[in-house]
Amino acid sequence: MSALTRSFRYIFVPVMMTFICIAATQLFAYKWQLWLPTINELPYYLYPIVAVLALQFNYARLSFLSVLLLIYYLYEQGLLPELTSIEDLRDHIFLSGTLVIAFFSINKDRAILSTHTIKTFVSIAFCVVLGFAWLFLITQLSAPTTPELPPAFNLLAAIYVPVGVSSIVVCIYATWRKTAIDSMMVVTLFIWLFYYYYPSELPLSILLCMLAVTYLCAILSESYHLAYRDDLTGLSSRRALNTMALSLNSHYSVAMVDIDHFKSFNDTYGHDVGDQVLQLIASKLTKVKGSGKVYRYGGEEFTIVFPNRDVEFVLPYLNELRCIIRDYDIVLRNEHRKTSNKSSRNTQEDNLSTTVNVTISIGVAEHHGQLTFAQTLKLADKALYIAKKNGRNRVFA
Ligand SMILES: Nc1nc2c(ncn2[C@@H]2O[C@H](COP(=O)(O)OP(=O)(O)OP(=O)(O)O)[C@@H](O)[C@H]2O)c(=O)[nH]1
Repeated sequence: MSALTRSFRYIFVPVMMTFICIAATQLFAYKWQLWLPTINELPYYLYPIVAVLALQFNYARLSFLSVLLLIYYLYEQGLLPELTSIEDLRDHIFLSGTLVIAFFSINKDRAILSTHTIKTFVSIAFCVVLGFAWLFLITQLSAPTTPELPPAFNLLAAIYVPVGVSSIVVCIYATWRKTAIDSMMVVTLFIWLFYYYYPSELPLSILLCMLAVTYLCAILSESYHLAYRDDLTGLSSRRALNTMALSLNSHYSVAMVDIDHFKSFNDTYGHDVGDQVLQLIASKLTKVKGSGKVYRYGGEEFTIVFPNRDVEFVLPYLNELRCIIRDYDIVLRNEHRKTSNKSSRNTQEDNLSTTVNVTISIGVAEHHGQLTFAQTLKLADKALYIAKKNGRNRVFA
C-alpha cells in the first residue's frame, strides 16, 4: 500500500467521516436539542466504558485518552475544584491537550501494569508543563514592556507552530502504523481543534459522545481484525474461512496450497527468512484469478476458495500461480551487510546476495452431492498429498 493510499485510508477517510458527522449533527440540531440534558450526562458513562474496554483489548492509549477527556469534561462542567477560571486557561489547556495527543500518537500501546505506565504519566505531565511554559514564554516575550515580537508572530509562535508540528506528527504516525487505533489519534486531534476554534458550534458533550462512539468502533474493528486476520501474512485466517464456509452455496471449488520442503528452507535460512517468504507467497497467492479468495489455513498451508467455479475452470489459474511462484527469484540479502560498517561494505563478499526459489504444491477439489465444506476440504487435502507424492511443484485435482 503506497503512502498516499495509506494516508487516504487512515487520515482522510476518518477525518471526512468525522466532519460529515459534525455537519449532520449541526443540520439536525432540532432533533437533539430536546435531548441535550440527557446527552450532557452521556460522557460520564461512555468514557469509563471505553476506558475499560480499551484496557481489556490492550489499547492502553485509548484508555488513557478516555480518562483524560473525562477529566476535562468534569472540569468544564465545573465538577472539579476550579483553581483558575477555565476561560483564562483555555489556550493553555488546548495547547497541552494537543501535545498530549501528539505524544499518544508516537507512543505505543503497552500493558497498563508496567513501568511504561509511570513513563506515560511523566510524559503527560511533561506535555502539560511544556504547553503552559511555551505560552508563558511567548506571552513574556511579547509583553508591552518588552515588545520583542510583533503581535502576528506572537500568535503564530504561541499556537499555530506547536499545533502545526503536532498535527504533522500525528498524521505521519497514523500513515506509518496503519491501524484504526492510530487513526483515532487523528480523529481526536480533529475534534479537539474543532472545539477550540468553533466552541459555540456544538456542545462539548455531543463532540465527546461522537468521539467515544468512534473509539468503540475502532476497538471493535481492530478486535475483528485480530480474530479474523492472520497477523504474519495479513490474509484472512482459518476462523474467517470457517465463517465464510457457512455462506457458500453448493457450487464451489477449494484448493489447498502447501510450500514444498519448507522445513528445510527454515533450517537453512532461519525462521525469520521463512516468515518473509510466507509473506511473499501470501502476497502472490492473493493475485489469483478466477475470483478465488485466499486464507491462511495454518503453518505453510493456504486455502483458496472459488465460489461458483468448477475444477476445470480454476485449474489453469492455479497452474499459473504455481508457475509465478516457481519462477520468482527471492533475493536474500547478506545478513553480514546489515551489521558491517559503511567502509567495509564494498568487499565483493558483502555485496553478494543469494537468490532462492521456492515451489508450491496444490490439491484441488470441487464440492458435489451432500459433501460438507470440511469434507470437500479433506478431498483437496488428499489431492495435495498426491501432488506431493508425485514429486511436488504440481497441481492435482
Ligand atoms: N518461518 C515459519 N515457518 C513456519 C511457520 N509455520 C510453520 N512453519 C514451518 O513449516 C514447516 C513445515 O514442515 P513440514 O510440515 O515438515 O513440511 P515441508 O518441510 O514443507 O515438506 P513438504 O510439505 O512435504 O514439502 C515446519 O518446519 C514449520 O516450522 C511460520 O509461521 N513461519
